[in-house]
Amino acid sequence: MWLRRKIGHMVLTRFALKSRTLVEIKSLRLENHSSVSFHITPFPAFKMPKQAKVSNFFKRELNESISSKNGKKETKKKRIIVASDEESDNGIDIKKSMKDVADWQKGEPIPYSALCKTFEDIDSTTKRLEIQEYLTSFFKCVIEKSPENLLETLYLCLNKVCPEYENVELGIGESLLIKAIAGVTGRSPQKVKDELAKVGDLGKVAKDSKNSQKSISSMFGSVDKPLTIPGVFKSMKKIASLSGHSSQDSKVKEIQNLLKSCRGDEAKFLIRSLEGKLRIGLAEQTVLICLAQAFVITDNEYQKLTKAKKAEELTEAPNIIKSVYSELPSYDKIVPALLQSGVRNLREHCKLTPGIPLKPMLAHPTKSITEVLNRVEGHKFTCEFKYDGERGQIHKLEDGNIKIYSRNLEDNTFKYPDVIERISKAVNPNTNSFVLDCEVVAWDLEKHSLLPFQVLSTRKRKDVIESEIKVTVCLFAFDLLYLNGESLLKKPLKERRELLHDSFQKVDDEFSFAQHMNVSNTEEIQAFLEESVKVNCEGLMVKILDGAESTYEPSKRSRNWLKLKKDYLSGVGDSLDLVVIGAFYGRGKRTNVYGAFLLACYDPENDEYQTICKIGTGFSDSDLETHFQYLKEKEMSEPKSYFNYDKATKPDVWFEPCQVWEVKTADLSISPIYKAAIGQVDSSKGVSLRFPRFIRIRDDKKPEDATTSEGIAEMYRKQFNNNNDNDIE
Ligand SMILES: Nc1ncnc2c1ncn2[C@@H]1O[C@H](COP(=O)(O)OP(=O)(O)OP(=O)(O)O)[C@@H](O)[C@H]1O
Ligand SMILES: [Mg+2]
Ligand SMILES: [Mg+2]
Repeated sequence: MWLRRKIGHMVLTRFALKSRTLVEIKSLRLENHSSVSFHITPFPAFKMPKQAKVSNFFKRELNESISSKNGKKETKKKRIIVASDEESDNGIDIKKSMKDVADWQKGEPIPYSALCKTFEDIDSTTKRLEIQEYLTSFFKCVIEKSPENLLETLYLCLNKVCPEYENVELGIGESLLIKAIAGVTGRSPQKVKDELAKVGDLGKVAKDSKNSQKSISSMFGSVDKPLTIPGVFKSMKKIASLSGHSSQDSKVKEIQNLLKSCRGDEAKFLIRSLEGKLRIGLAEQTVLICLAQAFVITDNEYQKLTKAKKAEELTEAPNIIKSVYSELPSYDKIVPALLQSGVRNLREHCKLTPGIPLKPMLAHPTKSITEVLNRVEGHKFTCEFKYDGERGQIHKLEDGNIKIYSRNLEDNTFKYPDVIERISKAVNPNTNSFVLDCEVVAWDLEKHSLLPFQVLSTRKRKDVIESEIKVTVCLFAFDLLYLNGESLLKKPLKERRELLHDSFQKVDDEFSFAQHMNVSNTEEIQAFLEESVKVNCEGLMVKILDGAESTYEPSKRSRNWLKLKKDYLSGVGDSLDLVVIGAFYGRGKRTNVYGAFLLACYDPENDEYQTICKIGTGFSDSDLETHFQYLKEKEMSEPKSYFNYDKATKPDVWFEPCQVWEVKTADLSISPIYKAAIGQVDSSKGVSLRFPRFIRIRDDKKPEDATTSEGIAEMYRKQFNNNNDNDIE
């Protein structure tokens, strides 16, 4: 009887126990890297031993069977032997069969091929648990053998080269990559482009062209050194740091050096990384879970724990890392701390630190005052004006330096030299270090009044010189997160607000506190809302004021902060932030520009952009000109493989996902041709927008911060329960 089994004695053990007979392996055949076929005969005289013994028996048998085979025996044997090292009772299923990827000596730089094999394994499955098993296993090997490479490994898994606030972008344009691939493989750029049109994935194109060309280079005996994780990471960092037009050639050269040394699948993943997307279905949250679990299972104490305790540790560890990361989003800080003292003590070593921006707390949209009142019932709450500007997180470091960061954690210090210069006037004498949450709003110095967001958006973005500033701004502070060496995140809003008012003072035309009122009924809220609108605000923020639900929750879209916009009655409660992925050529008046665009939302689950509507309304002539100038550089010959669209909506040109637009809509409807939130409100149809209208570019959001498909599904459903609080989540 031939049976096909995945390698790994847990599976074999289960098999043996289930059949209640022990079997003898007569001969064995390896199918591929994760399966083995074996010929078995029953072993009836054998009394069923305890589970552990069964597993040992199989391990021994497997090893013996394999070592007695000749030919390709060596690598295969290694696979099994490594596999059988594992304890069966780990609480987590370690991918033993893939541990042969850990084919490097302790302390050596990790070969890039090991990471690529792991990516390949991850790519081969869509099951989240299996993905986690592969990556956790790999991290475990890294921690045990080459911990000094862990940070680089992590960054490569996340497709990042440094924390966001260092303002370094990795994404490299398609044309540059095509040029690099063409140069290395001896093909013309046009040929590479044609291949891309056929295959749809530049990574695959690079790999295929590399492999067909490999034979030529081996004939001439060129032996490039194999790539290592630290080597690849260093080059990527270098490529990302080169800027300006003249840097293009150096970038191409650097990419070519890497490409030359690529073997097997390496070129595929390398190119995808450089494009800015790995496309293996690996979300950042999953990477964090795997990292946490790898640390748990490599801890010496872990093996001594009971099964229940192991499960508890495995669940708790990712939560610790996630919560620490939302306060201190820097792997540069977190990884060394993890290596030094493990997950359990991480909170003591990694805390909110001025100079490292934390992910801001986000608000939940609401559609009516009734909905708001239902939510806050039984709580003390407060209403604040919702200013329409740009979020600013201002840090004063222990050394006196002042920095300002965007909603996206980007360093905006050079965009706001005026703010940096003037903030000291608003700081009271006893206030030293702090982290302040506020809105930066365009300000009319003559009328002493707020200006709409559109004015702020005309302000220069980089290297602003104070004397040349045309758009003045005023700050409206609404929260204090850190004061004089102490984090305030866990304190209730009421206390944080008192500290905010004690530590800062109003400066006319420069610094103010968000206007607030502790109102309690519909009429009062309505009146305050109208007041906010009169002074050019967007509406209100309603926040729980006291108690456990009023702490500051970094990075969360919390229900303890509700946004109530002035136009909630007319539409769906909130605008959407969508990614422009394609355009249609204009006609008539719009002949020389794009006349309409294809928009998409982002689905983090599947890591894809799902089309949601075609939009042609809300653009001024100058908007259309601006979009054309910016987007024509981003044109691509083919859609990305991670665009989910229907042929019926195919635009004339495709764009790399690069810009987010705020859009308003009359309502959302089910559509047979658009793909937003597909499977969430209808099994085969998506959601589309009716009468979408362009509002503005959202420079402070990256494509992956766009409205999610889950957000779309929620908005869709909410339309049907207007004014009652049957929130879905
Ligand atoms: N009093 C306030 N309290 C908190 N946030 C405020 C306040 N006034 C203005 N804001 C701004 O409102 C934003 C939240 O509402 P908005 O609809 O603008 O969100 P957004 O930037 O589109 O992001 P998202 O879609 O993630 O909610 C905050 O990020 C902040 O910039
Ligand atoms: Mg806003
Ligand atoms: Mg918004």
